Amino acid sequence: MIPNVLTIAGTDPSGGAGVQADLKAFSANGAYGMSVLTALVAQTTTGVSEVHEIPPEFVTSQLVTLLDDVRVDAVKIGMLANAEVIRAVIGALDRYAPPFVVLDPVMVAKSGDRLLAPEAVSALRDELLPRVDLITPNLPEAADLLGEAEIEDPAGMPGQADRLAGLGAKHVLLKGGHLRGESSVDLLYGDGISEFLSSERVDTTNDHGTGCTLSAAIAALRPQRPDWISAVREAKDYLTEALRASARLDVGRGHGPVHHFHRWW
Ligand SMILES: Nc1ncnc2c1ncn2[C@@H]1O[C@H](COP(=O)(O)OP(=O)(O)OP(=O)(O)O)[C@@H](O)[C@H]1O
Ligand SMILES: Cc1ncc(CO)c(N)n1
Repeated sequence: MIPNVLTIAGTDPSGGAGVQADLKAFSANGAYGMSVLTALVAQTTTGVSEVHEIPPEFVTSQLVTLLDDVRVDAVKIGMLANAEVIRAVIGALDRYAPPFVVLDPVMVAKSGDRLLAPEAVSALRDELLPRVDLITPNLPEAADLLGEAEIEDPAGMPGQADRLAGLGAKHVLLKGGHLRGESSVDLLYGDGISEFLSSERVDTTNDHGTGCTLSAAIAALRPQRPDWISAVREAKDYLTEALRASARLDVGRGHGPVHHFHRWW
């Protein structure tokens, strides 16, 4: 059976990040994709020009309307914009208890624009994080959640992942994409697992939406795989191939998107 996978996130008209990237990654990884919008974002490969936040009551309305009808096998949560939207999402998670929940704690776009109000970080950390199965922070997000300095060496990753797990997420995928070096190293941690996942660093500036793509591919694959480690490994391989395939795209003048190729077509 094809899994039904939901993204709760903001938009990107250029199709590289947010809901648009998530839906492409769901399809490419064998899932049926659905979306609930938290914010309309005027953005492209060069940055964000405006954010229109969806009223929290309407986020709830979208979630209840959908979840009263459709069985959801996994959820990916991306941009949440503010604390009221975070609480609307928590309300739906508590009511419908989807089997797998992946949280990409989106805070700042690659362009440096904020996608989560600074005062909402504590709601995300204290109220939402304990309810998710996997959190996928990059290094700046991990530092922000822990109130620590950003680490600059992979040797510091297990300690930070352990402290993030201490905040309540069952698993942590700490992404080292912001570190320089020959390879791009992430750490999957929690529930008895501590495994570095390394992939060849692709020499490209088409890295808009890499975090969205990875977390969405994990959510799509998890219901189809026996455990987190297999889903995460395969999603990372998919992302590396999508980064390579981005060489075939000509989209925008800034950080271009990755290309969501379909493996089975
Ligand atoms: N040039 C690259 N080559 C290979 N893998 C990469 C490259 N850049 C990032 N990655 C991988 O992409 C994933 C996302 O990492 P990153 O830390 O850049 O996320 P992010 O900052 O949340 O992304 P974004 O904000 O653009 O969505 C990680 O698995 C990371 O290792
Ligand atoms: C809507 C949205 N979510 C996440 C990101 C992170 O890159 C982005 N740029 N836009």
